[in-house]
Amino acid sequence: MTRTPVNVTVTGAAGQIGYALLFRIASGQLLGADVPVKLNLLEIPQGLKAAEGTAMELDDCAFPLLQGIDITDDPNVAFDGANVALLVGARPRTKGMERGDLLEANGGIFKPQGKAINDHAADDIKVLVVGNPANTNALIAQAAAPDVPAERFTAMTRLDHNRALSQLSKKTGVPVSEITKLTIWGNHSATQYPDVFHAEVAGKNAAEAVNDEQWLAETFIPTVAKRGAAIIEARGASSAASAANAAIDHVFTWVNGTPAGDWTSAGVVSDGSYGVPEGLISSFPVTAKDGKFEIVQGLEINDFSRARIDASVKELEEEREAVRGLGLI
Ligand SMILES: NC(=O)c1ccc[n+]([C@@H]2O[C@H](COP(=O)([O-])OP(=O)(O)OC[C@H]3O[C@@H](n4cnc5c(N)ncnc54)[C@H](O)[C@@H]3O)[C@@H](O)[C@H]2O)c1
Ligand SMILES: O=C(O)C[C@H](O)C(=O)O
Repeated sequence: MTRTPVNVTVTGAAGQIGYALLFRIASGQLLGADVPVKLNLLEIPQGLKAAEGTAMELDDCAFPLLQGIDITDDPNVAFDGANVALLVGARPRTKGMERGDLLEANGGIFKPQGKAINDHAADDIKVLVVGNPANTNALIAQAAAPDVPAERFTAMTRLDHNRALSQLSKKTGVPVSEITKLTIWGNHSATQYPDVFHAEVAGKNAAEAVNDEQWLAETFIPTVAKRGAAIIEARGASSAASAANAAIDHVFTWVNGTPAGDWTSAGVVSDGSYGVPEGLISSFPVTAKDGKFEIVQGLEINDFSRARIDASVKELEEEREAVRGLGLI
């Protein structure tokens, strides 16, 4: 193999998403079956030993594409030469913590990581933020990296997109492979808006195929938006394999493109499209081509959708104000 390996940095490598993610990256599912990778794992000091254990297991898989693993607790080392960065490690909300406390604690993680990306990553760096609150953490990291084009910072709403595909498939009896053009708008939170009005189910408009606005408003939207909480309730831990799967999907699509006639959802920097204030990292319908996401333009937004998009975007604006007030952006 002569191709130079792609440097992939994963933060929170010893966590549960990290464990579900690293083996898939090393096996070629993140970038392609012919793309060698080198893994750089970032953990806090208490997580280093477990990350070393995972690295031992990665060695034991003898993945032909895996060309090395480095483990560190120093962001400047972890992001040195990074081409792809998956920011998974975050401070979870603990008992008694207010939202402001959570944003501040995560600011302490994502601001220095953004700066380290700015100072050390490769020119073609692509960043996916998974750690919650993902959209605003991505904004904090992006603001700390003024030399990196803003559109290289993205937040993960692909899990929400995949959840919506699955729910719509169950309702219509049509396989997910025949559902296209679904959209998640807004924040990766309970305010997100999964939109089926432009989606197609076996070539037919999805809203017309479902023909049940009550189901959309009272079952579909809350099921998708609150799925993360439902998984925590059922599993006693937040989603891990499905989150890792979505991270793989997000980066694979970003690098390799969306299929003709379809789009996906990703948290990307707003250019003001659809009335979403410029600079917010909000979920949109996006296509990917030549390693770039582009917001799908010209969709008609009905009143049902408008109210829901606005509510989620308002929450993102409030989060932006909060982190601005804390001096994090
Ligand atoms: N966007 C999404 O769709 C989505 C879905 C599921 C989970 N999440 C979020 O992903 C995050 C990770 O989830 P998890 O289940 O793997 O959590 P986890 O607690 O199992 O693992 C997190 C890991 O991050 C590490 N870490 C903490 N601070 C760090 C830092 N500054 N640098 C490097 N590593 C650090 C911890 O030591 C831990 O090993 C959480 O914030 C979770 O809410 C997002
Ligand atoms: O970790 C969480 O709070 C839930 C997670 O973001 C999810 O959507 O599964």
